[in-house]
Amino acid sequence: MRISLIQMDVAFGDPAVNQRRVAKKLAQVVEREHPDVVALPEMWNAGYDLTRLDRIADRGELVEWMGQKSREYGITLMGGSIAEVKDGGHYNASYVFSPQGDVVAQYRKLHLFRLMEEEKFLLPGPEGPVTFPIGGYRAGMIICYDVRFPEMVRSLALEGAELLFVSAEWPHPRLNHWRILNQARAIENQMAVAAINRVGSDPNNTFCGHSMVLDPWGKVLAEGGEGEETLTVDLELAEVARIRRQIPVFEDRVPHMYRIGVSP
Ligand SMILES: NC(=O)CCC(=O)C(=O)O
Repeated sequence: MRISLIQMDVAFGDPAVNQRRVAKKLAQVVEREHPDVVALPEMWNAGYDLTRLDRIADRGELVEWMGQKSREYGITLMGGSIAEVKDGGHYNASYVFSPQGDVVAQYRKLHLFRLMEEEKFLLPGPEGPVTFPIGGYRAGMIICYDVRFPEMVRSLALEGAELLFVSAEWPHPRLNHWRILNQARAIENQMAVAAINRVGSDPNNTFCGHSMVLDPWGKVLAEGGEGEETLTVDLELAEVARIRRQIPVFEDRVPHMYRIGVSP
């Protein structure tokens, strides 16, 4: 499975500019790399311009557009996440589209990141995470801060996810957290991880890039720098089953013994 990650800058609060940028980068990556899957970063339509969401959040048009693009190029499009208005609230929402242009999965960010004031302007997704089929395997997706919650990713692995997409707007000074958390989720769940971060700055943060693809052994197959670039990797997801046989973590779990007792 050939995966391309589009590590890009995001114009603050300007969905039209961002849509044009994504259109151009998608066309380039499809022509040059011939990927099966293309993935985008978090909140790529609006950035963290959260005070203006009522004017700039998507009302369905971008979801339709991403579906058209995935069909036009015959790719699976992991659409990162976008700020959207739905059910009367604002959400940080991810969509995945099949090569036929259909929505195969959607997830609205559950853990809102207070350091960037998400909880003041967004609602937590009401559905929880999902898995979805991808090229004969299963994948799951989370959004940025979610990567700090290992129990959520473990739930996805227990539901069969072999590949995890993490879309992010992850800023400095926490680059080491970003790298280590993604690697930890790959190693402990014996799953491949495709983690896409943005680059550039907004009025409050400078984002650290370093998008990365990890194999299910936790090995870094590709890692970006701090500028705009596209990472393309041929992922061998059959490795997941091999590694899970070699070190059978999922068979060796004893979850009914993990409740902590109190010593007298
Ligand atoms: N957009 C986010 O959720 C950022 C999360 C983050 O930076 C972190 O340290 O966690």
